[in-house]
Amino acid sequence: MSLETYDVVIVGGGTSGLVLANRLTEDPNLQVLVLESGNDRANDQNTLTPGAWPLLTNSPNDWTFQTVPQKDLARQITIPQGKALGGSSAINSFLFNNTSKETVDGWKALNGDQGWDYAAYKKALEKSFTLHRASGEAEGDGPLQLSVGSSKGFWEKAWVEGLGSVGFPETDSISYRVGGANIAAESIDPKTKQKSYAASAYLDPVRNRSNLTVRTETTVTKILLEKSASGGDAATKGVQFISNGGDTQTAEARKEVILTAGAINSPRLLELSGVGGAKLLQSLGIDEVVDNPHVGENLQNHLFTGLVFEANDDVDTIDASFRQEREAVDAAMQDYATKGTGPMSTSNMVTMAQLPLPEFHGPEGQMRANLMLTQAREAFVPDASNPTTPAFAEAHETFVGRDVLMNPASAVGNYVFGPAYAPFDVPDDPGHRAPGKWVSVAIELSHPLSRGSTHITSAAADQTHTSEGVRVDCRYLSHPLDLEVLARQVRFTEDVISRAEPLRRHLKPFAKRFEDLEAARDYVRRSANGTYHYTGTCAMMTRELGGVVDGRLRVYGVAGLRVCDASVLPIEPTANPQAVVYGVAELAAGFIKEDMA
Ligand SMILES: Cc1cc2nc3c(=O)[nH]c(=O)nc-3n(C[C@H](O)[C@H](O)[C@H](O)COP(=O)(O)OP(=O)(O)OC[C@H]3O[C@@H](n4cnc5c(N)ncnc54)[C@H](O)[C@@H]3O)c2cc1C
Repeated sequence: MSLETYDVVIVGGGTSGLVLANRLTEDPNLQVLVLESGNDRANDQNTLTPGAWPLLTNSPNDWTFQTVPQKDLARQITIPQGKALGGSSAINSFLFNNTSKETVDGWKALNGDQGWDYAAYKKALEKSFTLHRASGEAEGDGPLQLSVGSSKGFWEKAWVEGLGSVGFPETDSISYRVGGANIAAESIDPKTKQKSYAASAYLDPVRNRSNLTVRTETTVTKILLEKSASGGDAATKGVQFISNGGDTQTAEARKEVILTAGAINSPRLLELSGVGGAKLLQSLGIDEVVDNPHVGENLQNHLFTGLVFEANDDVDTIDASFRQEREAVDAAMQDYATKGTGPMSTSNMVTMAQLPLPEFHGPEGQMRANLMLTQAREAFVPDASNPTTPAFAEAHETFVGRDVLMNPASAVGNYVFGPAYAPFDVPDDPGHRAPGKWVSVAIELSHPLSRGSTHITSAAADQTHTSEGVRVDCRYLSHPLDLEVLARQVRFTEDVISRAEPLRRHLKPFAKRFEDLEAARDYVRRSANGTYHYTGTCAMMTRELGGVVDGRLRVYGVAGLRVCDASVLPIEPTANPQAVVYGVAELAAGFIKEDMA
């Protein structure tokens, strides 16, 4: 067992971990160690080529967790999480959207008002990127390179003008005014046409700093904590890890250990180290350091479904390349190699919208929403083993009811349009492709109320580099409001598409399938699936509400230990979360430096 000593040990060289590594080592007096379970993909073409991102899930660069069978969806759902330098930013589909101001205000209220106002968050977010507009103009000078296309292409124009024609004018995905369609930014460097992600943006420029040590293929198995003899906070001593399957080693942290292992692995490491529900720890023979049953609870994720519409024969879609037809694939590769354009140069999901549900606005709409909320509340059957505090459950419902559903300036759903068939109605076969030409609209529930959990099932250190030894239950649709809202979003989407011009005229005539709400509910139950936006499992809330970390991301009951990653977000962001994760890490880097000065 060798012993190394650093000021700060960062556990997980992922999205948040590398932001912190970069910012903390700006101070030459801080010696920082980053330990990352995965390997370095800096020269891997599948990592760097934007359109290749689907090849990265279910690969050695993915932890590939699974949920337990989901009662209300009658199946298991896979949970990809990046396992590489850059973490999930190394395998994600790189859409970059801000969240609503209401969400950040919601976090602030839940953490007792500790410095999380929207202006501070937005300033931190803006520090993370340089945005390259289609016009060639660049805004900002942050490390992450973002490209945003124009709304002038055939389908982009059809989507943006189509939504405009039914009352949702175009917005900007970064400034994030809710209401209409937008062309989302992607973390792609316009100069190289390659993916810009935490490793290339935040690590590569500082790899040579003498105060930064990064170890890959190194899995932390435990945080070393020491209980206080006087009953005060425990102390953090360092971490225990296994490198390349070798012997167990330790590293000592003079100042802090910061967990940035992601929404499943951060709570897992807390529990393995004795911070968790006493009953669980006892059952696994783990010495209890802090009894906090909220560790690993409050797991949230955007549930989604979607609709497909058949396109006219005389328009172009990218179905052939999605079906992997030889000629189309060759053309896509050629376009990317020679011009940096075509389906390989993008996620193919940039045509987006974050939309309210107008049926809940105005006095009558609000009455409808209130009635639906009351009915859902009455029908909600809490899981007896779920420790959610009544105060947080109520605050969460109030946020979704008052700040989201009834607020015309807030988004109920995140929508992604694409000119190809997506297999929403065959969720068990994501590779399924239909013949012909199609457009698809993915429909995400922005702010779910269903809260799941992730907990360890074993104390065995030799499982920590795998997906074994952890039980993830998202409890999708366990809160009845989620089904009600998502079913209404399905109806709303079909109605919007049936009226949106010029989009509508590029589609074959279709009969509405979801005028009957029960048909929409049934469709949601059959087709809904999880996105890859896991949050909430080490929630930043007051201890009374059921928090795991405070507003400065310090773990309750332990000195010198923080969590800073997607797991601290107590309420799910409105749309794709990576922008928020970068913004939160930038904000945290500022106050962590202050606290350590
Ligand atoms: C397939 C996919 C597609 C996505 N698409 C989008 C998108 O288009 N837009 C968007 O905004 N968001 C997207 N997301 C979500 C977004 O990427 C994540 O929310 C975000 O990157 C999470 O950052 P994080 O810092 O919390 O964790 P991560 O970036 O996942 O970092 C955690 C790191 O910790 C490491 N680690 C874990 N346990 C240990 C251990 N015990 N020891 C050492 N290291 C450990 C992991 O290997 C990983 O590198 C997607 C996610 C996935 C998986």
